[in-house]
Amino acid sequence: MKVYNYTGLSKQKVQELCSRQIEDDKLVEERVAEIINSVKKDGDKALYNFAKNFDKVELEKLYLDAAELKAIAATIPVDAKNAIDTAYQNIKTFHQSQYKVEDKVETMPGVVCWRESRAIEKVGLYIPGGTAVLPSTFLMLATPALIAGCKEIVVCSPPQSDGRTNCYLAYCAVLLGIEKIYLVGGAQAVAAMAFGTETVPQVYKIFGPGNRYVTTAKTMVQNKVAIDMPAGPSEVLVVADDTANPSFVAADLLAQAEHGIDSQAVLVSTSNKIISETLKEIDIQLANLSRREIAAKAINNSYAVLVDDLDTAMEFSNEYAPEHLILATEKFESLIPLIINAGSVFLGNLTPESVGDYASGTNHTLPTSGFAKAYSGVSLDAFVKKITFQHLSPNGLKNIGPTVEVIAAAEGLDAHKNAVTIRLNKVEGIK
Ligand SMILES: NC(=O)c1ccc[n+]([C@@H]2O[C@H](COP(=O)([O-])OP(=O)(O)OC[C@H]3O[C@@H](n4cnc5c(N)ncnc54)[C@H](O)[C@@H]3O)[C@@H](O)[C@H]2O)c1
Ligand SMILES: N[C@H](CO)Cc1c[nH]c[nH+]1
Ligand SMILES: [Zn+2]
Repeated sequence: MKVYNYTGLSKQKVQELCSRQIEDDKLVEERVAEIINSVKKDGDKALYNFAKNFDKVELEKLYLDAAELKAIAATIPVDAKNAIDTAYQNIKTFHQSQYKVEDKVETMPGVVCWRESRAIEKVGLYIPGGTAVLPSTFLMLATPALIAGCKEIVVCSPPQSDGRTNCYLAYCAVLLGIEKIYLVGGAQAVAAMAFGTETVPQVYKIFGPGNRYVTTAKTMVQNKVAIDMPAGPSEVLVVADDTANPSFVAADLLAQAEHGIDSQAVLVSTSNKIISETLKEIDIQLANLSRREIAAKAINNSYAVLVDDLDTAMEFSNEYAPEHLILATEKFESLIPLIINAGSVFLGNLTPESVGDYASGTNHTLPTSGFAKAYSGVSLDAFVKKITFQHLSPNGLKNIGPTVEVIAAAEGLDAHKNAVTIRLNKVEGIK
């Protein structure tokens, strides 16, 4: 991991450090465009072929049904079942709290406006399963979809080498009442949900994280379907001062690094000592990780920045706009107002990022690659549309009518004006 001194960095270098561009981005885009076209053209046939090429499995059918899922789920170890149940309860509690009925507002006498939420009828959930199968993502996506009341929930995840899915994902399906998992991964899953195939239903909005292929596909199908956000390779930025614990910081950096070689783990610290001790700790802890080669590569592509003070650390963090921001300092309270761009924030030295990944209740599907500057993570809101309503009483029409008539005339739109005038004449005639 390279160490930079912020004082010596040009503006351009800071921007470069904050950009997540990878050399072969263009190649990935070309490959994904081919995959999408192939699914559009050949439907299920393309999905079988991609399963063979990418997932190394010859599928007999493209999904597991309720009975198959139930049989696989029955093999889950009891401690895993209990942990998933607990995580599910916390995620459900937090997302249920996001349900709010908005007040009706009288903008002028007799003019009433309000918003109501309606669930998106058909949603597609992508559950990663390439290098690691993520049942936690299943909980994170399906729980708010169910609370919102989405009628059709299509779930895609790459097939495992036996042409099935694992007991954890199957158990989540049973727990959540999801009756099918489509064994489709990668960009082809996104294309299948965007355009539909003989087997995979077309949806209105696609949710879920994934690798570069999945994320690129999501951004490419946006003229056909809505997407939650670009939620690509995981990343974390840790702000640490001399009250931080280097072992904890190293553990948090490695936790995101082990997701994939293109993950980023950034340390921004006011203390040279914390940086050097964290780097030593990373080496020690790496040795015990089963995914040490992946994590080591990601750490190698990551960096640390030495800053003069916590204000500068927050400035850098806002420019980077991390998916996960950890404030590894006892002074975290005073930093909260300085946060402008971040997906999800972990406060103090005893709050590991992993709790948000699994079980605190917050959603782990979060914007990456700097998109936290503009996008929020997945929440209940992402599964609904907010429809606005308005109603005029006769008095309301009289109050607002002239304003609309004048603006419509200014725009030269006579029919707009007339839609008001014709009613005003009637209302005034009644009186
Ligand atoms: N941002 C978030 O909210 C968030 C949350 C969880 C996970 N993640 C990220 O999700 C990612 C999961 O990645 P993964 O790879 O383990 O699983 P994945 O399910 O995203 O991707 C696996 C699929 O990628 C496709 N693929 C692999 N190599 C390919 C190639 N050369 N060409 C075309 N397609 C190819 C295959 O179809 C395979 O089934 C990680 O990067 C992780 O950091 C992000
Ligand atoms: N850290 C990931 C989001 O970037 C979510 C996750 C799932 N499982 C473990 N971690
Ligand atoms: Zn994680």
